[in-house]
Amino acid sequence: MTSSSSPSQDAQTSAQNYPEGLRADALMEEDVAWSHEIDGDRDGEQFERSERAALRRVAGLSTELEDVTEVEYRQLRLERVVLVGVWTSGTIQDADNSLAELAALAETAGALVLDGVVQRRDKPDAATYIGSGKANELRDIVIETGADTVICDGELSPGQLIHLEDVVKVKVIDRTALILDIFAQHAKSREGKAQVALAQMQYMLPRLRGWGQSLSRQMGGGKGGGLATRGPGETKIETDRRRIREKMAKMRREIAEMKTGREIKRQERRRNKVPSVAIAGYTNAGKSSLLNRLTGAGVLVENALFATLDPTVRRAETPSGRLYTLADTVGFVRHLPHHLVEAFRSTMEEVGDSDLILHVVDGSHPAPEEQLAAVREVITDVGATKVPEIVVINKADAADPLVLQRLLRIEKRSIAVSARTGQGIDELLALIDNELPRPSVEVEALVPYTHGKLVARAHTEGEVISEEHTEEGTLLKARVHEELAADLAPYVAAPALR
Ligand SMILES: Nc1nc2c(ncn2[C@@H]2O[C@H](COP(=O)(O)OP(=O)(O)OP(=O)(O)O)[C@@H](O)[C@H]2O)c(=O)[nH]1
Ligand SMILES: [Mg+2]
Repeated sequence: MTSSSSPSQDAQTSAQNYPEGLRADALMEEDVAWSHEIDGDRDGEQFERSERAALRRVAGLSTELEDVTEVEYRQLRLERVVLVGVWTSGTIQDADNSLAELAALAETAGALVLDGVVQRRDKPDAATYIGSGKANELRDIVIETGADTVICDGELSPGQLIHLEDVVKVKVIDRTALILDIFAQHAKSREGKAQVALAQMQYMLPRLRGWGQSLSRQMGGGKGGGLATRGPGETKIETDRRRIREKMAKMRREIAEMKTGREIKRQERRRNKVPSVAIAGYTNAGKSSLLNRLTGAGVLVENALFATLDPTVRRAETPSGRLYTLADTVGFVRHLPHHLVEAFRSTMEEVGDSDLILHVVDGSHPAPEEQLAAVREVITDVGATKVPEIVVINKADAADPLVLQRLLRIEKRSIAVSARTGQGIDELLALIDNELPRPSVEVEALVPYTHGKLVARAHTEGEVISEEHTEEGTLLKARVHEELAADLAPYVAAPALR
C-alpha cells in the first residue's frame, strides 16, 4: 500500500480539515432564499392533523444486542445513530419498510441504531429535509438518546444536510453517503475499490463548495461571508476541484484497463462455449448462500447488506454433467446512488451477458414483490432484458407459505428453495439444466481410445446422447458446439453409415 494514493482518504482528510466550511457552504446556497417561502407546514396540509402533529416513531428498529459486554465493546467504535425518513407516498407499511432497510444498512456500516422516526410530508423540505419545527423535535430525540449521528433516508442536497446539522447539532449524513461508506468497507478487488473511490469522489465534488469559503473566512473574511470572501476561496476550491477531477480521470482510465482484462477472460469463457449463469437479486436475498449451495464454493455469507461487492465466478455442473459458470453479483438496493449504478455497471454487464439469470428474492421479506421490481429496473437499465430469468424464491424455510404461493403464482418461471436447508435445490439444478442453451451440432463419431480427451470434452462441453465402447474406440453420439464438432470431424462416421 502506498501512503498517499488513496483518493477517498484524501477526500476524507480534506473534509475533516474544513468542517466549518461545509456549514458556511449552506449560507451561500441559493435554495435557502426561496425555501422559506414554501417551508412551514403548508406542505403538510393535506394530511391528517395527527400525522402532522409529530414525528412518527418506527417501532422495533433499535439494534439488538446480545449482552452488556457487547454494548460496551461496540460503543467504543460505533456511531450511535438516529434515523429519519420523510414519508411522501404509499402506505405506513412502505414507510416502515424503508426505514427498516435504512436501519439494516446503518448496522451493516457498523452503527448502533437508537431510534427511527418518519415525518409525513408532501415532499422533503427544501431547507432542512423534515421542516424546521420537526428538526427541533429531532434535536430533542438526539439529546434524549445520546446519538452522535443522524442518518436521513434519501439523498439530501449539501444545503439540506448542513441546515439540519445546524439544528440537531450532530453529524448528519444521507442514505447515499451511507451506502458509499458500506461499499468502501466491503470492496475487495482492485477494480471494486477503484469503482467505489470514483463514486465517492463524484459524490464529494458538488459538496466541495464550502471548503474554500471557510478557508477564506479563516483568512479574515469575517462572518456573514458575502462576495468579498469569495475571491481567495474560489481559487482554493478550483484547485481542489481540478485535483479531484484529475484523479477521477486517472481512475476512469485505470478502471477501463481493468475492465479490458475482465472482458478477455469473459471472451475466453465464451469461446469455450461454457454457458454462464448469473445470480442477481436484492441485497441480503441469499445470493452467495445459493452459490455456495449450488457449487460448494466458500463464498462469504453474512447477514449484512452488501456482503458481496465483487463478482465471484465459479464452475458448476448440471445433473447431466454439463459444465457452466455461475457468477455471484453485488446486491441491488432501492435508490442505489446514481453514481454507483454507473460504477457497478461492469458487474451488471456481466449479468446482461449471461445465458441465464437466477433472480434470487428473499421470500421471507415483508415486500418481496418490491425487491423483484427494483432489481428488474436495474436489469432493464443495463439492457439485460433478453436473458431468460428464473425467479428463485429463497428462504422458503423462513417464509410464510401463503406468500410463497402468491409469488409462485405471479412469477411464471419460479421456484421456491432454501439455500439453508437445501429444500428445492435439486429441482433448481434440473431447471438450470433445462434452461441452459443447448449445443447446436449433433454428431456421431468413432473416437479412438488415444483421443479419450475428446470424449471427455463432449461430456463437459456438450451433451452425450449415447456412448458405446467398441474395439476401434468409443462410439459417441452427442450434441456439441461448433468448435468441438470441428475437432471431432475426423472421426465422424461416413454419412452412409448413419
Ligand atoms: N432462513 C434462511 N436464511 C438464509 C437462507 N439463505 C440465506 N440466508 C441468510 O440470509 C443472509 C444473507 O445471505 P447472503 O448469501 O450473504 O446474501 P446475499 O444476497 O449474497 O447478500 P449480499 O451479498 O450482502 O447482497 C445470511 O444471514 C444467510 O444466512 C435461507 O434459505 N433461509
Ligand atoms: Mg453476497
